[in-house]
Amino acid sequence: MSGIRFHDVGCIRGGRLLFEGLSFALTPGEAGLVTGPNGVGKSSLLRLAAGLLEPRAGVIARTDRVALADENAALDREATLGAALGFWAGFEGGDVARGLDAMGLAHLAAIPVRMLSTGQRKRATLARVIAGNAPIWLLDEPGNGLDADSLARLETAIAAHRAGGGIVLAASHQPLGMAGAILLDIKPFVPSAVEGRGGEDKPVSTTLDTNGYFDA
Ligand SMILES: Nc1ncnc2c1ncn2[C@@H]1O[C@H](COP(=O)(O)OP(=O)(O)OP(=O)(O)O)[C@@H](O)[C@H]1O
Repeated sequence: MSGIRFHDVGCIRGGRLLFEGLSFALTPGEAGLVTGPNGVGKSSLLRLAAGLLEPRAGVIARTDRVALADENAALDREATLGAALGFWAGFEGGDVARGLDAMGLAHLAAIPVRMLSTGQRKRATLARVIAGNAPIWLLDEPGNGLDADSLARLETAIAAHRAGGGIVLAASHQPLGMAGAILLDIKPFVPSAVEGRGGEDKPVSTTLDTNGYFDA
């Protein structure tokens, strides 16, 4: 299978079981939307997908390169925006202008990254992913801090990426237009509450609702 696949994946962070038995697959052109309350493990899921965390159990298979956009811009603050994006595009065989244009940042290319506003920095982070050539985009709360125009630009870029055979896995609290996306809704679940026991220092596990791609 081309793309990314989670099979029976479990994740523990800080000694807490966040989720287990998570299975889904995204093939070229597909998208997944991760939802759930604060702290349930959405960012952790994306970091697993990026290979930055090891799963507690299960298998994560990727056949393509990934690019992660999270709260870390991963852009040189002292460089101009154009140069900072060029660093990534340079070794990924990407296209800085594509990223700048997609997120409406061309007029800021000569501005140092440290001078960008919060929303502009978020757009720059997304431009880094768009400018690169990674087939799999991992977007953690990509709409945070974006105005309506920037959100529309992001949705257009996602659609174009998918139309070209790209894959998008995004975690978002706010609505994000991704037609036909697989829903990965992570729900916290406390076993002791269900079993009538309480007070034990037990790991909190999680149930996951998906639209057919979760088989645990
Ligand atoms: N580096 C870490 N070490 C230990 N525990 C961590 C670490 N990072 C996150 N956690 C814990 O893992 C749990 C899940 O965090 P995560 O950031 O994945 O949640 P989230 O669903 O993305 O939350 P939010 O909606 O607030 O962004 C939280 O309880 C958090 O405290």
